[in-house]
Amino acid sequence: MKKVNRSVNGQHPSGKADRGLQITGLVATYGKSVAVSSLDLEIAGSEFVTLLGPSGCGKTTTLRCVAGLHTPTGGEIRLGGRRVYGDSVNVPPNKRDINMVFQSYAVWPHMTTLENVMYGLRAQKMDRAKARRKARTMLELVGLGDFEKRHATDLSGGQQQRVALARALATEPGLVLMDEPLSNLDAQLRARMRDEVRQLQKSTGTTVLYVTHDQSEALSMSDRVVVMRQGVIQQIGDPWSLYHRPANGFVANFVGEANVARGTVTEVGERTFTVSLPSLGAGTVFDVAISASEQPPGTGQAVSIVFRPEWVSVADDEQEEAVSRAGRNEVRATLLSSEFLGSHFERTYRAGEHELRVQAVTGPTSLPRQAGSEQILLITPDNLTWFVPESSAGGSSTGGGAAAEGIRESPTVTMRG
Ligand SMILES: Nc1ncnc2c1ncn2[C@@H]1O[C@H](COP(=O)(O)OP(=O)(O)OP(=O)(O)O)[C@@H](O)[C@H]1O
Repeated sequence: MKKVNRSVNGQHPSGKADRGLQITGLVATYGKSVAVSSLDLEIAGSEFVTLLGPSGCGKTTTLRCVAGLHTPTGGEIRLGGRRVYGDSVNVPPNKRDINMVFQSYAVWPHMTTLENVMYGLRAQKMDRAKARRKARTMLELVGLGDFEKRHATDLSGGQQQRVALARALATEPGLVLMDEPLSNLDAQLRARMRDEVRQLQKSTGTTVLYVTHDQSEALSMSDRVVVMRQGVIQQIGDPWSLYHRPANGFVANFVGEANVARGTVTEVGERTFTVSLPSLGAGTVFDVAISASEQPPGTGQAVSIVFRPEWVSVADDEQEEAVSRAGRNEVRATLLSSEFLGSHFERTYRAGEHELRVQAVTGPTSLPRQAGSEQILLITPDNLTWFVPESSAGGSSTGGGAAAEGIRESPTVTMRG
């Protein structure tokens, strides 16, 4: 395989654009139906970026366009600074300096493990002895040093996928595309392989574009995650930002579980703003912390408030009297159901117009709560995040520090203790 000229035009903010991928205005269609709509994405060299989204949102199509296996309708793709698609250029797949790892292991059955890994190196005209050494090093890296003489199909699913990984990384391509590579493995092995793939990627410095619909996989493996819906990017951010600062209701609910309630800002202070949330019950008022990195909303602005099930605590009997005097950051709720899962209860409450999900951690002396009982849920200002709901995004002069719906890049996040 011919080596790619790595000189660069467009610079990535990290300064590593010469080894990365730049996708600009990518549009992909099947007949009249649009699978990917005006997608912009920049990946730095050695970065691990994941496309995450529900089935049919356009993840695989994006990957196939980058690989050269599907011809886009518009846009530009640059790899290592070199245009591989766009402006009448359409470099064929085998000349793009890209390797792929698929869900199906796709190892060559007639070859041994070692031959599988050597294949790409030999195709690059590397001499046999050097290719063998390199392939052995890669097999060691994926923990298959003792299996080099085995036929690849005489290996377990997890081992075959390790061969596929070693083969994809051995030639040191500019980019490795991985399409749900772990989804055929059982749950335990999948969890272990997440870590192995990530370590392998880091140790080799490979640039990876990964596809999954599994949010835990995306959060645990990636430097950055791109959340997609119906061919459109909803948010790009590091895993922490996506979870703690979702840009809209879709991201809040696709990346983890979320309670989302809409309200109106009544007051803006230096460290907190106050929001009235009558849909959670008459008189419900939350103070919401303003993090250093965000611009607060304006008074009178509509905002959607987000809180995760594990950010809520349930007042015990002693607390109840005190909190009901305070009146803020509390929700009066009726317990609908409670499921004991060992480490915690998964509970559903009714509060005003909402059904709220709550994870309640308990101890040996906790008393079980009965369905139908009234309780007070507490959510501290630090455990609330927000976004500008779609219907009011753009209509406000103040904008949102938490990304407004439709805004794609996550702001830098200040970790809240
Ligand atoms: N060969 C094809 N012909 C026609 N439509 C297609 C084809 N491949 C994909 N599509 C459509 O394009 C859209 C995006 O599909 P794509 O496979 O990219 O989604 P995905 O996010 O990878 O989904 P999954 O997680 O199920 O693999 C879907 O609506 C799908 O039905």
